[in-house]
Amino acid sequence: MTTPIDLTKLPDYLRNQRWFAGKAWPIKSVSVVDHVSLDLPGGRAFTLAVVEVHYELGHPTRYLLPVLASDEGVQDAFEDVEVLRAFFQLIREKREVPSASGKLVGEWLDTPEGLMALPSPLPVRRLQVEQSNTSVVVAEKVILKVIRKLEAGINPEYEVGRYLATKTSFRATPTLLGALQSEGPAGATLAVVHRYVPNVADGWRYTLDHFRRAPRLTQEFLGELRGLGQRLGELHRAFGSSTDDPAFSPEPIQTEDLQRWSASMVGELGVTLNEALRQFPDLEGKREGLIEHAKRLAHVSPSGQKIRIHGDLHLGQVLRAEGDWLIFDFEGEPGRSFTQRREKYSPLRDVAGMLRSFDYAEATLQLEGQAAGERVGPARQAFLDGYRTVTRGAAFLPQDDATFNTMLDAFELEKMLYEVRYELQNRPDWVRIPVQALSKMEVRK
Ligand SMILES: Nc1ncnc2c1ncn2[C@@H]1O[C@H](COP(=O)(O)OP(=O)(O)O)[C@@H](O)[C@H]1O
Ligand SMILES: O=P(O)(O)O[C@H]1O[C@H](CO)[C@@H](O[C@H]2O[C@H](CO)[C@@H](O)[C@H](O)[C@H]2O)[C@H](O)[C@H]1O
Repeated sequence: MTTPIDLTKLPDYLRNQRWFAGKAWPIKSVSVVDHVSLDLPGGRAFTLAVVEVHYELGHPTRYLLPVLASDEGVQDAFEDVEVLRAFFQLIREKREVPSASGKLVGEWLDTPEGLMALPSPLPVRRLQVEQSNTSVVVAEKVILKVIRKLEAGINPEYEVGRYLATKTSFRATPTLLGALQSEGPAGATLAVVHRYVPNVADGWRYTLDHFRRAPRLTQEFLGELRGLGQRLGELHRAFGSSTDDPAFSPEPIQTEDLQRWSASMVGELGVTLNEALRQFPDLEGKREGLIEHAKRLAHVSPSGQKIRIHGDLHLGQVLRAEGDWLIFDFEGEPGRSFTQRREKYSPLRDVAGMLRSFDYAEATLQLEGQAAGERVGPARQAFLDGYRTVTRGAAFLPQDDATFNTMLDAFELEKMLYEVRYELQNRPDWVRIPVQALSKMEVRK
């Protein structure tokens, strides 16, 4: 039985969902681009639909909609545990199911971890932390992330997760186990499955707890931050290994790359300052100095390699479990297209992302009313020490310290600009954190 979707009810339904990103824009229409009916025990069924939302202004966006028949018209099928189980089994059983305009393809990796046994019936529970996606823990062993806002093309989280699990020995990440792909005109990755790590602390909260304890960080915690730097260095060594896969093979950084990255930062600087100046007019006085900062990147002598990177590394993208760190969420920056997120880049961009997070942690304490401490400098130093220990002599890093520092400064600037734009759109009260960092930025001699 196919569940009818009442299209007239969809705009209101979507506006009330936490994961719907288009709440600010008036919707013109919603259409179904693909759908499939999937059987449940007891003769029931649910519909998996890909819908396209057209706004009065701007580009249309696609969403995955699991729905059940209901008197109210549209009901989120993920409230039903049978649906969650059936959805997961599509992946686990590597099923291929024809849909109205293409097909669904479940993919499960036959890696050692993929061979794990799971109980029947499957215990499933939804995570309540979800924001832009829906996460479900299955048998306390695997975590299924259902992607709500769909983008065409190769999903970087799936691509990188599969590469790390099958082609490298890097294991400081919850291993990718499988995925659900939609093929055809509605082509997109619909879900990814990873190993579930119990009792994890998210790196952001974990670090804030340590920052809150005293104005100085303990030697023990600084040792842990050195460990975090080491794990990132190991990730970059995995990405920096030679391979015949063109999507991952390292490439030398050329003058043109440095010029392109520098020019793009100068462009982002213009756009970002224009957006921020109304609230922070003093930034105008910083414009020339920051442009000079961004331009320095174009003049360093090219050295090191472009490799695949995490792309959006911050403390919220690492987990602390059993006395060690795991790096996860290889989606890249949500504000960029899949193509941009899959580009190879200097790995120092990830290093810069994490350094910015220490500044955010300190600034958060000050927003809470705490006095300034001496935490950021030692945290940066410990993290960088750990990173440099495991990457000494690596071909992907610049050969001399001066180039290393100039590139790192430039990527920190780039991240601050991204953060200003991100905060203006998502958390206006926090814009002052990256704005203050921009105001304090000095060009290292
Ligand atoms: N493999 C995992 N094991 C344990 N918890 C996880 C795992 N992956 C994600 N989580 C938890 O789920 C939260 C959301 O995961 P994430 O992949 O960042 O989703 P989103 O992309 O929707 O933000 C994380 O902050 C973490 O607390
Ligand atoms: O986790 P996402 O991939 O969605 O990343 C986005 O949101 C992050 C905030 O949740 C944002 O990170 C910024 O805030 C963090 C503190 O909340 C801080 O640790 C980061 O350093 C800072 O960049 C991230 O930039 C954005 O892409």
